[in-house]
Amino acid sequence: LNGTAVTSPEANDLEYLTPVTIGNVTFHLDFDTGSADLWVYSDELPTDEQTGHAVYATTDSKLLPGSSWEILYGDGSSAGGDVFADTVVVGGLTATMQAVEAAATLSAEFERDAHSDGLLGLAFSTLNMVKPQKQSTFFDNVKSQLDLPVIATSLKHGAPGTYDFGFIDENKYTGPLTYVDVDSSRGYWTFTADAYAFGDDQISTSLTGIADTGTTLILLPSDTVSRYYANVSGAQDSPLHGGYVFPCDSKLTPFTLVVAGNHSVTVPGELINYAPVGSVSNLCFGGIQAASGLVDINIFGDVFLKSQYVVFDAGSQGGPRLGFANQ
Ligand SMILES: N[C@H]1[C@H](O)[C@@H](Sc2ccccc2)[C@@H]2OC[C@H]1O2
Repeated sequence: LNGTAVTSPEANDLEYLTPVTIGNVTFHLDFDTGSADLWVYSDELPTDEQTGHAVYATTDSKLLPGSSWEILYGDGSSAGGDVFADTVVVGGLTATMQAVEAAATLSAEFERDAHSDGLLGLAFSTLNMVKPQKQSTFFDNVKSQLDLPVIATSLKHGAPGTYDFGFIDENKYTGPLTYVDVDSSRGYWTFTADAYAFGDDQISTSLTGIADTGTTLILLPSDTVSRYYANVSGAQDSPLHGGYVFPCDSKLTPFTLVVAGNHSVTVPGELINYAPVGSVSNLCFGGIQAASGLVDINIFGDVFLKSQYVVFDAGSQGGPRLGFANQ
């Protein structure tokens, strides 16, 4: 059995939300290949933090005795609470004894997130934060039902896309799928590009980072980012806006990763014009920004993933790997 779930972008493609049914309640969760916990807003939160969200009724649920979770994300946000076992359905696929992590505390970033009802982690289960015993991700729990141990993402700019589980949909991409090995030793979908380019400016340095559906932008080393925006007239690193901005009518340089020898994976410039900074100025915020101090790895987030149909292959032909094809 395979499955497909539709995922829809919030404003400015800030995050993509996907319906998940837990018990008999449907939650809209942020699928996150950069973490490995499935957590939801719950009745253990302060009432005002529950407002506007689907809420997990812990009092009707099967507690995992003695288990708790606490997670700190790359953007400094955090959440924590206790753990239940429940039936979780995504895109027609069912995990009957899925660890559902009920949020009892949320940091300000989540309190401000009016739309997401929680996260569904799709990184490797070694990254799960439940103590005393790590729990399996939804993907690991349904993997045995799937034709192939794969998740394939089709995230789009300003339009619904899909998460395919167990199969690769040839109708969703053009040209070949290019695969690159994944190093899952830190629990992320980590891969290395042998080189990269900003338009015609070829840079023969390798670039290692993670494919992360839960990060909005592309986050790279600060000197690399300043080199990118040197090509964009009028671009400036603005403390006021928290990163590089430029005139919205700028023609942005494409960003290309060279993987698996000589295959180019290119993000068109249009996708790197992330969004206007506000309604009055004609400045736009860049889709490539510097990774903050907290993050010690490059992150290929949604701005990157939107250009590709991406196959997160947990081992259909040996080790874990990522497949990229234009969409
Ligand atoms: N993998 C990512 C994760 O999904 C988000 S968690 C999140 C926080 C606030 C609002 C929405 C989501 C956070 O930013 C980067 C990294 O950590």
